[in-house]
Amino acid sequence: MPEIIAEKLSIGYRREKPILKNIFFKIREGLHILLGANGSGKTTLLKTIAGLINPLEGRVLINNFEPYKLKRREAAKYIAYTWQNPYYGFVEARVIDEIKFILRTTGVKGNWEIVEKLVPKELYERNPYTLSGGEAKRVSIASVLVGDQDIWLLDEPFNELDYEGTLSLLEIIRDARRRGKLIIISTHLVPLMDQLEPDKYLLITRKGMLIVNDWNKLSDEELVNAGVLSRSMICGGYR
Ligand SMILES: Nc1ncnc2c1ncn2[C@@H]1O[C@H](COP(=O)(O)OP(=O)(O)OP(=O)(O)O)[C@@H](O)[C@H]1O
Repeated sequence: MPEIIAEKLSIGYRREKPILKNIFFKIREGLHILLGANGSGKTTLLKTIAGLINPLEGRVLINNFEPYKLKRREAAKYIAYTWQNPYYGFVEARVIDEIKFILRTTGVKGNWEIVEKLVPKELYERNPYTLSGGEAKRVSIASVLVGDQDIWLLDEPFNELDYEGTLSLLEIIRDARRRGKLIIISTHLVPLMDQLEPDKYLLITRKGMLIVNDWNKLSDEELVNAGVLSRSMICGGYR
């Protein structure tokens, strides 16, 4: 069963100025929604869990290993991190090679159903850098999740996706959850996430990290403190 433990974890880019300090949490398989204001540290936390950056203090344990201590290609077998800005992750000159990159470097067989749901075949020969924002997002997500890792860290995955792309990704996430993955989605789209009935919400607040089971139990004030649009803003006067 996939598991992420954060112990006395401090994250950031400068030791003297941590973005989040001394946080603890333990999460297992299921769907987790990461919320927080712009610049609160959502991407930094996901990158630390993915092993792309080292903690300033404390540690992250993923099924008893510390991800940033592994070689990239080893970590990529277990942990998927999809980029908020899709163009940052591209390394190949053709979309199809971009999608196959992770399979080549990790040696895993790959889950092509995910690719087929997200990427139209007519994009396969295109240069990833020439894609539109939404097309690039689809390719970027597919080129990571094709590895079908146990842990999925999705950084603002719905931004730029159209109606059909959003439905496809929701279906991929629902299916992954049924298959026992541990998923964390960083987003500002709380009402959309609510439809997926997440197991937990992880909120980065001014005081640190708050973990709750039910979004509806949070007050408008708590939501606003976590940088989330209040219900009244979303629903035009609701509550
Ligand atoms: N490479 C870096 N070097 C120094 N500071 C950085 C770096 N990357 C991000 N930061 C800063 O760290 C803080 C947290 O950034 P992060 O991207 O984790 O926020 P976020 O919660 O994902 O924000 P958003 O909702 O805007 O995407 C911000 O103040 C940001 O400017």
